[in-house]
Amino acid sequence: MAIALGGNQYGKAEVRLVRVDRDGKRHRVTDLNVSVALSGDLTSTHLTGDNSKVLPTDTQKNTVYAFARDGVGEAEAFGLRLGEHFVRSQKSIHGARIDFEQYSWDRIEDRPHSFSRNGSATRTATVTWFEDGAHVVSGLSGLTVMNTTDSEFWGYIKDGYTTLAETTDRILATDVNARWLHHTHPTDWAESFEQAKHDLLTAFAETHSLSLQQTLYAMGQRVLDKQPGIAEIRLSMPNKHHFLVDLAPFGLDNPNEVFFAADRPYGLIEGTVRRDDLPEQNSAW
Ligand SMILES: O=c1[nH]c(=O)c2[nH]c(=O)[nH]c2[nH]1
Repeated sequence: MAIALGGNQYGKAEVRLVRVDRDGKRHRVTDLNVSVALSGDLTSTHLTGDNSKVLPTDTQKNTVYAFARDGVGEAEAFGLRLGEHFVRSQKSIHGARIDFEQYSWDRIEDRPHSFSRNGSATRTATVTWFEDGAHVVSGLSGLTVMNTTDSEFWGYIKDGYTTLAETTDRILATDVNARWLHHTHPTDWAESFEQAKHDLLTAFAETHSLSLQQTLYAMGQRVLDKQPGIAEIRLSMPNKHHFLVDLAPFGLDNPNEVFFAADRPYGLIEGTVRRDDLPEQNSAW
């Protein structure tokens, strides 16, 4: 029985690219998941391990980031630029398929550098009855937000294992997971929820952040300030790291524009903000 190599392609899948366009103070964000698949004269690597016709997937990833330095624009146009490059620059590559998933971000109330990811949040509620009364906990999960500036992180402990560089300008992005306990019941639950969501969003946008911990506290404080009937709020917020891509090996600078959006590991920042003139609530909720 004769055995032969059939159809094949290879490439870097799911290159998470965030590009921030900083024309003046009003930023724009392009958030893409880019997958490259190349095909062509690739028999030798499969049959003998001769890699002389293989453009490494690592190079493909770097190409995506380097091309983003000149701007991304629409995914279709970016894909045409990339595809033409791979096919025209490499003799062994005869085809390039570039797939895009694009995440859309809405401005938080027309602010210049604060965004929330379209349709990301789920509203939650938990009601518990005890013999001495009911507990109502409202909340939301997965409210994805990003500030493209006004975030710093420095002055932290450095020990023998620290490599993180201090920064005075980074992207701050998180999924807000929040639950808040009502000690009096609002007349309109929906209105109370919308108010809390608004307060979380605007406090996130308005806080010049020195740490996600500080932002978390400011968000919780804002919700309690605006609704006296809320006793306590618990927040759990992953720090969705966006790493500036080093484009220097390709002769390019990167003035805070092209980022790798890592999905894991992530910092997980959690905390409770409470009224200290009320009895401590049981921790069951
Ligand atoms: O806002 C932050 N808080 C941290 O505790 C932390 N740790 C880290 O590595 N980056 C950050 N960022």
